[in-house]
Amino acid sequence: MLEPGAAHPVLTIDEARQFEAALFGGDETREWPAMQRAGRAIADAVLRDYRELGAFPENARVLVLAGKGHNGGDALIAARHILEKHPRAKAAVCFVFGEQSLRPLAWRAHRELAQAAPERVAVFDAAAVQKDGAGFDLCLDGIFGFQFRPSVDERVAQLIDSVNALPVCLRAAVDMPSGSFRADFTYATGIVKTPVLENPNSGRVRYLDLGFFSGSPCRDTATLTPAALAPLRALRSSHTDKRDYGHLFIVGGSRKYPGAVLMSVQAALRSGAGLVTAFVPESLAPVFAAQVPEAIWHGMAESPGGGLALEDLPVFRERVSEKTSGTANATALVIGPGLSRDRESFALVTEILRINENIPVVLDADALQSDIIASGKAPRILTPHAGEYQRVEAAIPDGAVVVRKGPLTLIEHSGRKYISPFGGPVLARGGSGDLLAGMIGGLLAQAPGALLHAACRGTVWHGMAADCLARAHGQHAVRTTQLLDFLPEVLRGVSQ
Ligand SMILES: NC(=O)C1=CN([C@@H]2O[C@H](COP(=O)(O)OP(=O)(O)OC[C@H]3O[C@@H](n4cnc5c(N)ncnc54)[C@H](OP(=O)(O)O)[C@@H]3O)[C@@H](O)[C@H]2O)[C@@H](O)CC1
Ligand SMILES: Nc1ncnc2c1ncn2[C@@H]1O[C@H](COP(=O)(O)OP(=O)(O)O)[C@@H](O)[C@H]1O
Repeated sequence: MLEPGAAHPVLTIDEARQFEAALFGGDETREWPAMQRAGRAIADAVLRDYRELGAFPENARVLVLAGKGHNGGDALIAARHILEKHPRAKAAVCFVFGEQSLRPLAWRAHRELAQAAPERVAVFDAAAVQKDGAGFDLCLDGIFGFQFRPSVDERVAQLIDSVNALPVCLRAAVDMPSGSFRADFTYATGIVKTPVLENPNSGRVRYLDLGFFSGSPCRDTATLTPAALAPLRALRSSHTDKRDYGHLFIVGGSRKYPGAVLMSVQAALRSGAGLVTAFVPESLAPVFAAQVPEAIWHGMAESPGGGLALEDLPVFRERVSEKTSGTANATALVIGPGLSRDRESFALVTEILRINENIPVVLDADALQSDIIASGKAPRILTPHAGEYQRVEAAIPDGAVVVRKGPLTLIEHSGRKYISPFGGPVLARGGSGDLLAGMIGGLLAQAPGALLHAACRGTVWHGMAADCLARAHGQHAVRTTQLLDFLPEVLRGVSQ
């Protein structure tokens, strides 16, 4: 189990309804402050996420699609905060079911928006949205919330389709995308509900914590929060040295894929691990040592195919339990980045796993083969992308922690599921997974008994750093390893 606050429950629609009924009891005087918090949180998150595109335009045009109820109210409050922060921005509000349909709190939110910026708020009907639709920088979809019951009225469906066709820079759905609305981001206010995670129109799901779950026990499915990183933010004890922060061994690399293992090592060094030793083909070791001198590089005999040869198994065995040379023995292993599909390398890592009884291991990339992941008894974390997961699914041993990587990464352990709502398509480039394996390995080396913690913390840290990278430099013109420069900022809470 993770520490309290590190993960908040994901609820079904019925559970969420019951939860909100218990929290507010249908009392508008209690609902209004929660709506205010939701609207402000959406505004802050949208403006933060907009940074992936660049600065929010001074003369921004915001389209608000408002339904009748709380979802519309949240969107209207968010629009007010955006207009307050950007004094030249304008809002076009489309009351999808007509202004008269607004429920009292949505009406109140509309009135406050109109009063806050009377010259900058206009009411658009569906025809006006279609006619004047080009040039919206932001669209807030507040048509349906999770009280939605199918089906969608034909006129509303048409409006949504026409908005989907508009060249809007960022489309944000409040709580869940309405009908076929195609969101870039969906902002789950207070509660993440299961259907949002399954909806292909949700885009990137952002959980906005409104304080509903502080202290609640975790459910079988939970969403990870930045609090998962809390232990990494604490001061280290003064009476420590490098041996107190673990020694990670990384085994990988080949002539075919030299870069992957180098990236894993760089990430491990940034994870706080005291020592990192890398076992790589001997032709690569001197070059890597010149580039990354902080790691200990160990050149291993090479197979004819340019992978790691079996012959140096005794050398590895000796090093893994060595205590005499001044360096501590290994506290965790990462095996796989850039290993390639060399048969001798597969034999080597299978043997390494057989002789290793206790040291926890992260298996990544080419080491994710059915025979390999089932070898030996040491505790293990597997980090497959969707293709690798398909390859090894049937062979995953009981008790393994599985980091199922993808646009939404899911960490599975003992029947529980933890979702990471961080990161985005800036990670869709070669090497992102190699960095993640190095980070998880480095965290595991520091706390070898805490596999689930290492997997969850590594994934959250990696995803949050990716978000910072995309906000600072955009999604396109960056290199994978630039993510590493944002790891300190995530822990230190600067400019997130
Ligand atoms: N700079 C370097 O040195 C780099 C080196 N690298 C190294 O490359 C090696 C090969 O790793 P790999 O993940 O590219 O492919 P692989 O084992 O063939 O996957 C199995 C099957 O899964 C699929 N598939 C692939 N990706 C998928 C995805 N994200 N999500 C879903 N599916 C996906 C794909 O099937 P397809 O879709 O092509 O039919 C494929 O057949 C490994 O050693 C790694 O460390 C990389 O880290 C990059 C940087
Ligand atoms: N569109 C995306 N949104 C969020 N995360 C992504 C996206 N694409 C890739 N990632 C993340 O990037 C990493 C890619 O891992 P992987 O495919 O193993 O890369 P590689 O083998 O090139 O190192 C994973 O952590 C995955 O979750």
